[in-house]
Amino acid sequence: MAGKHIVIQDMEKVFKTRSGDIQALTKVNLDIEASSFVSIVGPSGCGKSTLMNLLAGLEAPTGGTILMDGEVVKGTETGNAVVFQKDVLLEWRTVIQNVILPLELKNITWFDRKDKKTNRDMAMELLQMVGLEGFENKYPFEMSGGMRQRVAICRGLIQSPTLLMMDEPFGALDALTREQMMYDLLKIYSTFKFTVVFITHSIEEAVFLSDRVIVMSPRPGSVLKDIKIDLDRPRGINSRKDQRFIQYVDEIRSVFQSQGVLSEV
Ligand SMILES: Nc1ncnc2c1ncn2[C@@H]1O[C@H](COP(=O)(O)OP(=O)(O)OP(=O)(O)O)[C@@H](O)[C@H]1O
Repeated sequence: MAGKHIVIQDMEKVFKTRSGDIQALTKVNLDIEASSFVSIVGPSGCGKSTLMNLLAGLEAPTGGTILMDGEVVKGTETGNAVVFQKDVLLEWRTVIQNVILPLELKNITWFDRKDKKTNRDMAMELLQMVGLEGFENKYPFEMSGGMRQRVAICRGLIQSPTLLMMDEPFGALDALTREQMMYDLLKIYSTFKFTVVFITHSIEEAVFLSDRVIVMSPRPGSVLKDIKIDLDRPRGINSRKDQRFIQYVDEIRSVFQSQGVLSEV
């Protein structure tokens, strides 16, 4: 299954508030190739989450357009899955019931599927893939932060997305779990080959995962730098030792320094 091709043209977003207008994004132009992995990094408040909400059709731009496979985005679309920093699992449903939820909401059953797999079979396959086999009947409160986020990812994947959008998905996790989640995500990406738009504060995470890293300016956010990451796949622990990995991280850090976003005391 191929991923979505996204074209963002002169996109603007202004929020009207009681204390005046807030220009969150200005003149954002991006062409995201189908099935590529693109990360967006930028200082706090530069409009990353706003950009994702616009892509997901949860908000409308106040200027410009977003095209997905040539069609203007007018609202939420099938084929899009979103994973947030907070996993927003339903505490009263078991793990497997949480994963199946999007299919239930859309009334999708085995009958609608060519391979006639049940929703439960689909969920079990995904849970197995992320190492959660045996936990399907647990409740979210019985799981660690990393496990919960894996469940949230499975809940996204069960919709067979062609675009997976992730907003700081590992931001609340400890460093080791976060690193493991990156390896897991790359495995998932190589299996499904959908388009991924990944928002993060971590320069290393962005370089490690992506085909391209988009560096955004401070608010109003726009594309400051678009860096192609030329590192071989599959990537693993050793990729971080690659001289090019270190150079990309340095390059992005320098962009932030030049913007005054990072400075030494
Ligand atoms: N619904 C809203 N109403 C008014 N202003 C908003 C709204 N949503 C976001 N903003 C403002 O738009 C700007 C961009 O916010 P956004 O959350 O997209 O930034 P961000 O880059 O994701 O930040 P962070 O990295 O801290 O999560 C901020 O100044 C924020 O206060």
